[in-house]
Amino acid sequence: MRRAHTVEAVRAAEAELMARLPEGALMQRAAAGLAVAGARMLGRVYGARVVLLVGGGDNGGDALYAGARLARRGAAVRAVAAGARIHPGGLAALRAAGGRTLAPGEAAAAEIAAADLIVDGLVGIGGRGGLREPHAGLAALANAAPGPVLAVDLPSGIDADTGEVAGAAITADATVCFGTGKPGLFVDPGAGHAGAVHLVDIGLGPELPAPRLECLQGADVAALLPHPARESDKYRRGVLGIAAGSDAYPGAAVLAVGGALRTGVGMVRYAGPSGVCSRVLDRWPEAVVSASDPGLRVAAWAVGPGRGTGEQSREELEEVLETDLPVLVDADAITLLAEDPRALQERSAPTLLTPHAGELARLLPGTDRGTVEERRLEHVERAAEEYGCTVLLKGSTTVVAQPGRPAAANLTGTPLLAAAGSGDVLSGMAGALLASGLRPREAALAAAHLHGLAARLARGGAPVSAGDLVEAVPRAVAEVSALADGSAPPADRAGRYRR
Ligand SMILES: NC(=O)C1=CN([C@@H]2O[C@H](COP(=O)(O)OP(=O)(O)OC[C@H]3O[C@@H](n4cnc5c(N)ncnc54)[C@H](O)[C@@H]3O)[C@@H](O)[C@H]2O)[C@@H](O)CC1
Ligand SMILES: [K+]
Repeated sequence: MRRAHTVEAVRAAEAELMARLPEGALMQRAAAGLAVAGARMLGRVYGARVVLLVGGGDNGGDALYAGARLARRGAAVRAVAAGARIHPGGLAALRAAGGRTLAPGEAAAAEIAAADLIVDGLVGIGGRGGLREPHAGLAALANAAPGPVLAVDLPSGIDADTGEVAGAAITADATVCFGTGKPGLFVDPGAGHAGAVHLVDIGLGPELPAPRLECLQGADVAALLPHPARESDKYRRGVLGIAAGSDAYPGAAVLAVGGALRTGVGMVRYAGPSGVCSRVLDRWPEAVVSASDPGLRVAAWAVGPGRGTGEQSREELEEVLETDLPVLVDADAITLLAEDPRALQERSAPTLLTPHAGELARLLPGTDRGTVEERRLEHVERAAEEYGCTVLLKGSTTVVAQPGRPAAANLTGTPLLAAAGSGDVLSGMAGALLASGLRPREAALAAAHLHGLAARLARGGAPVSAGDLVEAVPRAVAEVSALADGSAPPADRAGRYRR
């Protein structure tokens, strides 16, 4: 599990820890970890050209001390000072190690363009809003340079707590963060600027409160997945009812049923129009189909994809929500709920909503898709609070909120998932896990993880269709399950998760 804390929590924990340690000890720990990461990115340190972008705060101090360490190993280190005053101790250390400083300007631009490594120490958790000058100009030069960029604690210009990017910002190849993750490193748009995120332990752990954000990794998901036991039968493994698809959109039914079956569930009962039933049966003879009937004996329902927003769909949704079974509400059913949320307000059984940004905006009057995408965490949490249930917000970063629990972000997401029908598959997958007995938050997170992994595995990184995704789900389940017993991950896994 990766954890992320707010700036406020990090500052408080640092203050506790610093009170017990000699002055400067934390910064030395940070700089040591940073220098190791820089050396790894360089491969060969001796003779390498390293440029430090140094702001006026402690983030710049980290960069300077790390630069001094690299200079002592033979790198030619240049610090570009953004502002008149930079960390005096760090500056002295760099100079003592043979490093030099320059002011922003043509010479600095040429150094940045020629660097083998650029270290972004412009701002860290003390940054507020989009970068001002000269920081913004330096960030643009770094982003345009051919050399890789290593961000100190977080890419300058992204909001540590939210991932919002208000203006100019560094786009890093890797980020070394200190003590704990910052939410903005794992939630887009900030996450898209962070590259591979490495955590350096500076001893903050015992001082930290509950995280602001959690990110499940493969082994965490493996621990959640249900494993059929010897005494299992199809009913005990769970029966998922799926009310998806319509004569206009039969594919949604076929994909949701496929997603559920491939994830693993005792049985899928599909309920829908007879024409769609035969399409489902043609593709998935193992499904049991019948006309729409919320009274079917199932353990959980998944409702909405491709279902339409007509009167019949509304009645069906209300009847399903009246049951005391776990229900996943997606797509058209979310649109119906946004129009009239009463059925949800009266409900106490486990409920999972899986909107994309546009659907979430419908649930939160006064917002729009763009605002939701800029501040995903805030909006998914608002929806979870207002509707009193678990909400999974799909998109460039999938985030999950449940009242009373830390928000969670999925790490396996990939733009490959931006394909028609991919959400229908996710509905089936999360529905299957709900029917297997997982709680909504865990079902949502496990499904999102497997969904992203399936997209990556389906065609080796080439574009995937929703059908490809369904076929790759068992490989994703197998790969994750192999982590459950602590067995070694496949050799190629290390580079697979960028964050
Ligand atoms: N406090 C600690 O114990 C530790 C802190 N560490 C480092 O210290 C950092 C925090 O240091 P600071 O609190 O000094 O803050 P920062 O260094 O993150 O930023 C403060 C500086 O940035 C400027 N600034 C803020 N927003 C700006 C913007 N939009 N455009 C241009 N300039 C802007 C401020 O005027 C100030 O000079 C952490 O991110 C981490 O890198 C590490 O050394 C580990 C230990
Ligand atoms: K930084």
